[in-house]
Amino acid sequence: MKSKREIRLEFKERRSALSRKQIQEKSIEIANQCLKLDIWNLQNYHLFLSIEKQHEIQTEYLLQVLQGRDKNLIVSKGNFKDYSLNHYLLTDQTSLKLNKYGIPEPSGEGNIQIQESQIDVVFTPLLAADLKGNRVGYGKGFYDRFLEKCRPETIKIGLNFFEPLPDLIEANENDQRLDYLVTPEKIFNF
Ligand SMILES: Nc1nc2c(c(=O)[nH]1)N(C=O)[C@@H](CNc1ccc(C(=O)N[C@@H](CCC(=O)O)C(=O)O)cc1)CN2
Ligand SMILES: Nc1ncnc2c1ncn2[C@@H]1O[C@H](COP(=O)(O)OP(=O)(O)OP(=O)(O)O)[C@@H](O)[C@H]1O
Repeated sequence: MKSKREIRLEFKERRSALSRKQIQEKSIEIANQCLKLDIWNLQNYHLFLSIEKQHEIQTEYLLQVLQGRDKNLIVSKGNFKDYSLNHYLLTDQTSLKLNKYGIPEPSGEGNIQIQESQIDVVFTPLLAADLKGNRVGYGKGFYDRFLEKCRPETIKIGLNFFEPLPDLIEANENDQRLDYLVTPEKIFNF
């Protein structure tokens, strides 16, 4: 079994080998794959905003799909002292600012805060997933803490450029499993 550390290194390298053009094409394919999911009768969708320098999936295409369907969009602001996230409605009024890790986050006053219990679907960032829906992120546990506060029926969807690892990822008691992994070619249902 590979350690989470080894998996992180391997997938960071695989991501950094992708060109801007590949990232864009694959991100569009991922947004198109998401259209096939049976999730479109809900209201409140949480989306991560991409860290470009880390070669993450560009979520702007999925964002356009969600906006086109008049869904409520929710984005987070991270607290890097306790690795928690606060969630806010994304509206025309929301100004976004890059934090020191390159994550676009809502800034300023007047943002409408949303509770985890209100969220119907969460699109999660990750470095790698396995065939059981375990995920590995950057290793601060932000999403494990967030997802455990959601309702049990909240749909958790990982997005990745790469297919799941055939070997299981070492999971601990805090790890929250995904319901789906969407890749440019395929949807995995766990
Ligand atoms: N777009 C996006 N937003 C997200 C996440 C994510 O993975 N992607 N997170 C998911 O949990 C949380 C942020 N998690 C983070 C955890 C660690 C570091 C960090 O230590 N960055 C360092 C080194 C990066 C590295 O190479 O590992 C840096 O930028 O200097 C940044 C973000 C919340 N928001
Ligand atoms: N619900 C939780 N409560 C307290 N600590 C937690 C919780 N979830 C995770 N942690 C801690 O956070 C740290 C990182 O967890 P892990 O390695 O699973 O992160 P990850 O899933 O890769 O990262 P991320 O969720 O940020 O994408 C671990 O030390 C873990 O014990």
